[in-house]
Amino acid sequence: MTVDTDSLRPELEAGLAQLDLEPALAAPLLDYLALLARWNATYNLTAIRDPREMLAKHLLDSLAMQPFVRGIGTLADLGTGPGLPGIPLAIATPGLQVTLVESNGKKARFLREAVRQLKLGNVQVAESRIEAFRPGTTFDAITARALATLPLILQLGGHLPGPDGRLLAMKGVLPDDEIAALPAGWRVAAIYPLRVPGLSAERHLLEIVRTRA
Ligand SMILES: C[S@@+](CC[C@H](N)C(=O)[O-])C[C@H]1O[C@@H](n2cnc3c(N)ncnc32)[C@H](O)[C@@H]1O
Repeated sequence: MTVDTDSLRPELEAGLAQLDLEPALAAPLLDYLALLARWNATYNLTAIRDPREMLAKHLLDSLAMQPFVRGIGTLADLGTGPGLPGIPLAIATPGLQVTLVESNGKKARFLREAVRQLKLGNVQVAESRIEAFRPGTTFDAITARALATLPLILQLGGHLPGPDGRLLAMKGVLPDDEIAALPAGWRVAAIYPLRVPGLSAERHLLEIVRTRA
């Protein structure tokens, strides 16, 4: 099965322009979208099945946090599912090394295939549970979208950022209860409202850092 995503190019280019991203990114992003839509028909990688809906809710939503990873060297995307937000961020940020952490075997298989077919030289796939992932190095930042509460994300993956590392968490409405329940040793450094082209829902990026002793 082939999925024609070419008709989505104008909408994607308009969204990229709103996010101050290069229109040339549309081609590799549409290749990823086509691959995701094709595999999704068989492997059920995401509940969103319509490529047009995927464009706003997956691609542009992921890319809305791209300004926050521009200066970063290494990022681990925890519970990445089919590569969200990690793959769009890696495509839009060639200097960023992205590690996709996912325990589900069929999703990990899709991720390896996406890296191979899309020639994503700055992406590594770790088929692992987050809490068991011991890469032997730390990351400048971890991120997670639609994975868990903030306390649980830090419980699972708090060992992965380095001493100056951070959690860049994508959330909808501000989760005040989750913020109040952050584990000891972590604090919210900043909260940024995100604007996602084509979506009216509230979105936020929370920057969570280690507290100093
Ligand atoms: C709701 S999906 C979100 C996927 C993606 N981040 C997104 O925004 O569409 C959560 C993903 O996290 C994975 N996951 C949940 N707990 C995990 C764990 N402890 N270790 C690794 N992956 C996990 C699941 O297999 C699933 O693919």
